Amino acid sequence: MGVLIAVEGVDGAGKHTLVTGLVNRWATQGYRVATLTFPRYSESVTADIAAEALHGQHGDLRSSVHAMALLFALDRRDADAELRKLLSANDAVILDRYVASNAAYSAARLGQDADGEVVDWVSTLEFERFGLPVPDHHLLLDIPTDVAIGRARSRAENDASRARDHYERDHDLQERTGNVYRDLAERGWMSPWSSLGTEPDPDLADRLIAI
Ligand SMILES: Nc1ncnc2c1ncn2[C@@H]1O[C@H](COP(=O)(O)OP(=O)(O)OP(=O)(O)O)[C@@H](O)[C@H]1O
Ligand SMILES: Cc1cn([C@H]2C[C@H](O)[C@@H](COP(=O)(O)O)O2)c(=O)[nH]c1=O
Repeated sequence: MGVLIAVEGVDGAGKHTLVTGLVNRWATQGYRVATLTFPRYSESVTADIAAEALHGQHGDLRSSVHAMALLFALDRRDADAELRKLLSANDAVILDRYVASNAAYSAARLGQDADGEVVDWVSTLEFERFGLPVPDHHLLLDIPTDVAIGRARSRAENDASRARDHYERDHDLQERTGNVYRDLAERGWMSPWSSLGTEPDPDLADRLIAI
C-alpha cells in the first residue's frame, strides 16, 4: 500500500509545480508514484458545476458555502475507487489538493477558524460518511498571500486557460484561507503536516527529498 501525501496551499502557492517536481524526482529514483488533482475538472460533473460557479456563473450556488463544499466532496467520493487502486499499485500517491482544501476554504469563506463548525462538517462528511482515505502526510505550501496572488495573476496573463476565478481574485479570502491552513497544521488536524517554503524556490522538490 502506497503512502498518501496531500499537497495543500492557497491558489498560486505552487502546489502543481511541487507535485510535478516530486513525481519526476521519485520516478527517477525508481519509485512508483501517481498523482490525482482535485477538483477533477472535465472528469467530474460536480467539479465542473463548481468550476462554472467559480468562474462567474451560478452566483447563487457560489454563495452557499456548504453547497460548494458538497460538490467538491462528491467529486472526491467519485474518485475514491480510482484513488484506492492507485494506492495499491504505487509506492506513493500525491494529491494536488484534497479534503483540507475543502475545510480551509469553507472555513475562510464563513469567517471561521480551524475549530469552526464547517471544518468538522467537512471531515465528518468526507472521512466518516464517504470513508475517504486519510492522508499519511500533508505538505502545506505556506507562502505570503501577495506572492501567491502575484503568481496566479501572472499565470493567468500568460495562459488564457488559467483565467483567475472568483476565489483567486479575492485577496481577503486567500489571506483567511492561509490562516486556516496554518491553524489546521498547528492543531495536527487529520495527520502530520509539514510547512514548506516562504520564498520562491525552484529547487523545492530537491530540497524536500533531502529533508
Ligand atoms: N517555487 C516557485 N517559485 C517561483 N514561482 C513558482 C514557484 N512554484 C510555482 N511557481 C509559479 O507560480 C505559478 C503558480 O504555480 P502552481 O500552478 O504550481 O500553483 P498552484 O498552487 O498549483 O495553483 P492553483 O491552486 O491556483 O492551481 C506558476 O506560474 C508557477 O510556475
Ligand atoms: C479541491 C477543492 C478546491 N476548493 C477551492 C480552492 C480553489 O480556490 C478552487 C478551485 O481549485 P483550483 O486548484 O484553483 O483548481 O476551489 C475548495 O473550496 N474545496 C475543495 O475541495
